[in-house]
Amino acid sequence: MTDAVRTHGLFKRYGQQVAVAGVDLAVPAGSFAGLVGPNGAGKTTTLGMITGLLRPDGGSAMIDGYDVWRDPVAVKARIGVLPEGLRLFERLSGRELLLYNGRLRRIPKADVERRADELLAVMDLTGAADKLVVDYSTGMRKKIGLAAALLHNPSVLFLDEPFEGVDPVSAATLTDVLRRFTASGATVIFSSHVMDLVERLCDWVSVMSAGHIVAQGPLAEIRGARTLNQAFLDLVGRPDRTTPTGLTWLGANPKADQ
Ligand SMILES: Nc1ncnc2c1ncn2[C@@H]1O[C@H](COP(=O)(O)OP(=O)(O)OP(=O)(O)O)[C@@H](O)[C@H]1O
Repeated sequence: MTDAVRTHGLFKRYGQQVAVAGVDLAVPAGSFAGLVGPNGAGKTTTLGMITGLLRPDGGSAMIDGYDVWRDPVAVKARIGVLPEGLRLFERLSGRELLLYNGRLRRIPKADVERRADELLAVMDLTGAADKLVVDYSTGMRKKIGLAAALLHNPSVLFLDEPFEGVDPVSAATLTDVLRRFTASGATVIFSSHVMDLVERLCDWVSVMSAGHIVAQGPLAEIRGARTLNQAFLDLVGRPDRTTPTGLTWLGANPKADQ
């Protein structure tokens, strides 16, 4: 099977801190893939290096067989990105944002207008199409960001925490769009802390911990007979919580005011 994404020894440090310690990520084409890991595991840093937003200190990243850092134009034509802490052009309306993105991607004007209208409708944003992005809610921002990332019909879509701050109705809309996208043979890679969601959506999982990939493969294989949440806790090693330490002052306690 062809890999949509393949990295070899991807490495990044910030001063003394090694954020990504030699990551070999592999995601087969057509997957709905989840990148999971505890806080600080290196997911955002890894996604940044794979999408050309952050220069690696070592290693390589390939998308559809193209090297991200040697052939950036070919790669950027093939990917869509919804980054963490998404920065949008706040003073454009949702529709203007999509039209502007389409112009940047050199999509013919008539096609951009048609695609923008369809994406706004699917994302349930038609009524807010002429409102400035600065006035959008968190969920609306995620949806317009996803619409902008899909406009040029990428073959691989990267999403950093796409469901964070999104209500269940909008989450269902995002899910439908992403499912349709992967059903057509495209690839989605998203980072998340919500194991239930990853278990429900993904057919491929990569688990990161402390800058390394600690497990990677088809969801059923990683999960085994456990829930994904239990597999995650087993893989990343939950600290022993059986012996209570500290926090003796917390909670209803007669000595609380001392
Ligand atoms: N710009 C930066 N400067 C210094 N250290 C950084 C920077 N960005 C990330 N790091 C460090 O690199 C490590 C990996 O961070 P990263 O944001 O990639 O993790 P993450 O898995 O995405 O975490 P989370 O799930 O909390 O979003 C962390 O220890 C973090 O403190």
